Amino acid sequence: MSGPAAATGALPADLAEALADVAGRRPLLVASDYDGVLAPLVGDPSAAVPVPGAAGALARLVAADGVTVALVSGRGVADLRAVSGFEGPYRWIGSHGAEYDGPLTGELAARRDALAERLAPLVAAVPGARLEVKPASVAVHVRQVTDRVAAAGLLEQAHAVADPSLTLKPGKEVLELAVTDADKGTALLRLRDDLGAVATVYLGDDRTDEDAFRVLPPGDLTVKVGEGETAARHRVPDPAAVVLLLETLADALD
Ligand SMILES: O=P(O)(O)OC[C@H]1O[C@H](O[C@H]2O[C@H](CO)[C@@H](O)[C@H](O)[C@H]2O)[C@H](O)[C@@H](O)[C@@H]1O
Repeated sequence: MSGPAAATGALPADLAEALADVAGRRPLLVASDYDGVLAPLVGDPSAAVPVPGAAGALARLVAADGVTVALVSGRGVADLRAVSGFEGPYRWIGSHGAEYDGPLTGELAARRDALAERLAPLVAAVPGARLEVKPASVAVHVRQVTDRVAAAGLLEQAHAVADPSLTLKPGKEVLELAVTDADKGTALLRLRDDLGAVATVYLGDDRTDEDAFRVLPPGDLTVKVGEGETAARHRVPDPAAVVLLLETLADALD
């Protein structure tokens, strides 16, 4: 083990074995969610920086022959690039898969802006709540609302605003109203297919990652980060363990 997370502990034996197995398969797709996986969850989304060692581990993986590394996020791609600071030949998939091979069209932005206008006064009425306007959705954040009854009430109100043309994406202390029906599972299958990958490693922590865990074939390696029910086949506790996992995989690829 040569990476910075070498001393943080051990991975479960079945996960270590699965990593050793997948490392021998090419082309290999290694894909990861961002918030809660490569970066700890914090109150202000613009302050969610990567955990120490994450950038280095991704850089090692992407340098390996026959390996593609994808960052797959609910964030818009521009935001994800800025907040992560990651630089390298990565595939960037944002807005839960709606941004697959470039920015979205202006027509979607007009629908999103109308939605943001409706939600803004509801959010402004709840101290600590935050409205995040993204390329294909508007997110109502309640992580910093201390009055939990008010937080639940706001999420209910936001839910009620949604008409059937929108896709609701509940997440950790957030409800997103999306103007596309994109999801991470569909985007990952598309990328897997485009690359002709014979195996995928996917790491995620939230409800929107379950779309990916559910659709990836049984030979793929899926990892839930943190607690909660999941369709993933493996689990690690936190972003520090994610770095250990990525370094272990990079060692096996060497
Ligand atoms: O798909 P992801 O990369 O995991 O992005 C999911 C959402 O992440 C962000 O919100 C979450 O992280 C925030 C910062 O730690 C936290 O304050 C918030 O409570 C979490 O829900 C981001 O702001 C959203 O746009 C992403 O969809």
